[in-house]
Amino acid sequence: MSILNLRQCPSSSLSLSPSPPLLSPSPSTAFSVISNRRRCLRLVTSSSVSSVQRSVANGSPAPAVVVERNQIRLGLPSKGRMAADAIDLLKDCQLFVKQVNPRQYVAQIPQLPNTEVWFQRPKDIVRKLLSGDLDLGIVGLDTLSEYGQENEDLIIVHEALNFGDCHLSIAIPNYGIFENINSLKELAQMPQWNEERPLRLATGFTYLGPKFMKENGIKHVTFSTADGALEAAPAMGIADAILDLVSSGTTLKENNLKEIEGGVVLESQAALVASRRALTERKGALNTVHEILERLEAHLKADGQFTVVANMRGNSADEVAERVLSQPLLSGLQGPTISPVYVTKDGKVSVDYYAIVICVPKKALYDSVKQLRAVGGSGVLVSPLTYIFDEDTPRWGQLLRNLRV
Ligand SMILES: Nc1ncnc2c1ncn2[C@@H]1O[C@H](COP(=O)(O)OP(=O)(O)OP(=O)(O)O)[C@@H](O)[C@H]1O
Ligand SMILES: O=P(O)(O)OC[C@H]1O[C@H](OP(=O)(O)OP(=O)(O)O)[C@H](O)[C@@H]1O
Ligand SMILES: [Mg+2]
Repeated sequence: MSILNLRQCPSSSLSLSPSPPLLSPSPSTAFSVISNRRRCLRLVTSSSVSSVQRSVANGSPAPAVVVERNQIRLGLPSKGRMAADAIDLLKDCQLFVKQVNPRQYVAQIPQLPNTEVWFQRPKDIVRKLLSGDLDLGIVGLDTLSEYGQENEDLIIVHEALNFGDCHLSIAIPNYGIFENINSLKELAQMPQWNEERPLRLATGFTYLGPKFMKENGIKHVTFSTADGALEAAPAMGIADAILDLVSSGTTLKENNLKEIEGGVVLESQAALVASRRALTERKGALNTVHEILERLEAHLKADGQFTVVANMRGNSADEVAERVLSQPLLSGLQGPTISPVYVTKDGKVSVDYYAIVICVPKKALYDSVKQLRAVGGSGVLVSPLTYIFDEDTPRWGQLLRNLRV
């Protein structure tokens, strides 16, 4: 059975790409394709061919028009491990989401008066961006890829919000016939798999899973799906392997499963996503996304850095600068700021020391301090940085190029 991938299904235009054959995401539902008078292809269930469905499994068509409304809508995860982190990140950017109680699904951000927050499940955020019911959203790249299915209406505005890190990966048992199998290639070449007895893979990623296997030339494979606790499937005899999200690796370990070389489908973390249509057609949406992006970039850039202040004996600012710049970790963002430290000696004002100020990556702090000391730095003060606002953000330029505005 082959399924076409429905990318967009507006009433006036058709953007449809033939896609690889995919599995039927719901085991009980078989899909077929029909077309209507406008040549707009839609998927229907074979059990109820008369009831045309607007959406595909793990995906959704884009709307024909941008619905008239005054507010820009930002979708945030309503629950799960991304929910609190998304709100905390916005808070760190001085964007305070005012949610009266956790069961209220709409909230305001007073700093962005033209914007409403809507709390939704991550997969519904992607679906609603596509349907035009949301304009912006914060979701994991995994969810975006699975439910967005490369739809051109979805634009990644910021791809690395620094939380929700995980990867989507194939895992197999570390016992039995898989004991000595350590790569996707070895897994594919096992003599056990053939047309009658394919490799059975359990996954919730019913779009990305088949696509990945096809791209890797693995033919003898079938898929099953479940909503959670997939790691139990091999031990239960339901599947040979699984494709699921991994972060700490604990769940795999506790279920005697292992990852394999070449088995990572994608790396994921939280991202800010927008609907292209909303950005180009909805009044105010582009300004809002610019402001959110500037705040995010300023915060996230600063988050990885410390400000380091140190004193250094020297004859002139130039001479101190030469010493500082001889060390690879001490050049700061643009270069060190060097200012004279004035002291009174014998009733006279003189300069023996210079204060240097630099930003250093948090990870390189201790090495930077060692380098500072090596060139005569003393009295080193370290403090966190809150924001770094650059002239403009590279991602903003990228977004404008992408939108061609
Ligand atoms: N260890 C992890 N397992 C699953 N998701 C993770 C993990 N670490 C980070 N994430 C990110 O969190 C997102 C949401 O995961 P979560 O399990 O909280 O919600 P959900 O899967 O949408 O809800 P549910 O599992 O109830 O359907 C994932 O799509 C992924 O981007
Ligand atoms: O590598 P780890 O840190 O162990 O995390 C990975 C596990 O976390 C997720 O499950 P979740 O907690 O969402 O439960 P679920 O299976 O019910 O979705 C994911 O589906 C894995 O099972
Ligand atoms: Mg989950």
